[in-house]
Amino acid sequence: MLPKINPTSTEAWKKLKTHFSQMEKVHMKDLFKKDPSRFDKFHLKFEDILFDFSKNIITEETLNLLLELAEQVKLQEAKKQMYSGECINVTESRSVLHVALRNRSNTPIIVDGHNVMEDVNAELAKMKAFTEKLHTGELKGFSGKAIKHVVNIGIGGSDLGPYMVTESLKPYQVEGIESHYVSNVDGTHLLQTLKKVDPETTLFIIASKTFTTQETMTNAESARDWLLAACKDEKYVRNHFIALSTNTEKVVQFGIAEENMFKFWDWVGGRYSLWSAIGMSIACAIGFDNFMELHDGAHAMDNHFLNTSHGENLPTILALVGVWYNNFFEAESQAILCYDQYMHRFAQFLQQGEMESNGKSVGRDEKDVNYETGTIVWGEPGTNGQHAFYQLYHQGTKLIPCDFIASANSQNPLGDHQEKLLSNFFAQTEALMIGKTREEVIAELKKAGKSDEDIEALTPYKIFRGNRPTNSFLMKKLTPRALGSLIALYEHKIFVQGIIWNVYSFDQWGVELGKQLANQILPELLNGNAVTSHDSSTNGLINAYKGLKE
Ligand SMILES: O=P(O)(O)OC[C@H]1O[C@H](O)[C@H](O)[C@@H](O)[C@@H]1O
Repeated sequence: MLPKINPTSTEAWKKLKTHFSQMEKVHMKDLFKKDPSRFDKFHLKFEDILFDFSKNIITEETLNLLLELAEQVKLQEAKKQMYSGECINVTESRSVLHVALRNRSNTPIIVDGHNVMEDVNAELAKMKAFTEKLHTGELKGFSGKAIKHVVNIGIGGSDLGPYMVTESLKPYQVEGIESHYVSNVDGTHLLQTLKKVDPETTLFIIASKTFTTQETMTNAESARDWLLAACKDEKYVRNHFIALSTNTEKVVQFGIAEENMFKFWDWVGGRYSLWSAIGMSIACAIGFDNFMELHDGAHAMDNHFLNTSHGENLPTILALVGVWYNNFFEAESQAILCYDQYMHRFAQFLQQGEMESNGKSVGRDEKDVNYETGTIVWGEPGTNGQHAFYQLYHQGTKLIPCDFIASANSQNPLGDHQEKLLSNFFAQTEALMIGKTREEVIAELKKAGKSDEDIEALTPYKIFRGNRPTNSFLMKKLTPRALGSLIALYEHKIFVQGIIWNVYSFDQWGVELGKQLANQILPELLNGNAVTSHDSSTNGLINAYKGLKE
């Protein structure tokens, strides 16, 4: 059983509060001036990933207190429980074993007396055989042509992870295979995608843990109708549809044969499932060997997370620094800024990972929490974001800690593009930290020949207070292995924060109510009667919709 400790009741938390009252007056610029070895002290390396956390409003004392907090909430015990398959997803009575999915060492992991590695390996072997058939052209559509288009239909964890990875690893795309992702129940998403593919050469992957998700099932049915309109015979559905799910019964009911189903298990959370059969679209896109490289990278990070002391542990430090801002500085959000165009969906992937996992307000002790939990996560790739919302980072009233992520080597070297991209990364983290003083602004304006009057009027607007925290991740290159490690790093960061905030990170009851109400409203939209059963706003909206509908 996971520890049930209200973090605010720990000694470390109390000390952190006192320490914070000193630290809120500190400017990072002074910390850097005082200690020339600050970078040496506050950076870690993991394989080809450098993690620089020196541009944070922390000292060694802060870090030590945060590490005490990790001890006092019994982080190491909690980790061991997850890795050994204990039922830590209590509200759903499940183990949490995404680490088993990528357990490349193949050490046994026993759940209910059964070694789950046997199931994991069998399913991976089935995926390998299938992707090989696809890549050798053996997989044929109804007219005998080789399959070329792969359309993943899924939503949430059955879309965000696979889509993010496929996009991030585009340079590894198998020649001749085109990948597509459909998630939204808005018919536009499916129809726009179908315009790009051809029924004779398209494989639909229906990805859904439950196989009951409204959006996915609706898109899957429409895709099947589209295929049948072309092939005119149900018997061909088997050539064009496979399912990734935990729910055999529903898959068979939909008309997909069991042999065309790739299984995973209830101990895989949707937002942690890209490593399971849910990653089939990734393996189709980049090949099974590269999919395994992704696993290798994650497994290496899993070992690091489990076996390295808290103070040297990348996910743990990242999580602790996040807690420092969330709970002491009261920062409400956290930006993910990838200076890598291929990673353009990384922030959205983490949005689900972080917000669905730790957006909870009841503790593991069944009581309402009396402190902040899950952070709001958002972001856009750099440099685009710089020209849109960084203004608020630099001069707004809110503190927004940012994670900057980039690779030293571009997958597409082109003139000095990479140097320009990275000069912006480094400059932004420097500017956010150092700021610009009144004296510096005045000197600059004087140099530009401005009058004293202009200088007085303009100066306040040109000052940057600085002291805005950033973490920097610099990878050698965005390879499948490095990406696997990076994803696992963030997954474990989420775990650590969930343990500290004393919440259950692996359920998501908060998504249910909206689904239930949508199911009640759907039939009301399909008839012509005026609706009166809801509050006046909901009635008003539904009835206005009915009036507007052509
Ligand atoms: O994979 P599925 O069962 O279709 O679920 C898809 C998604 O929908 C749910 O509403 C949950 O919020 C997500 O955690 C999940 O990833």
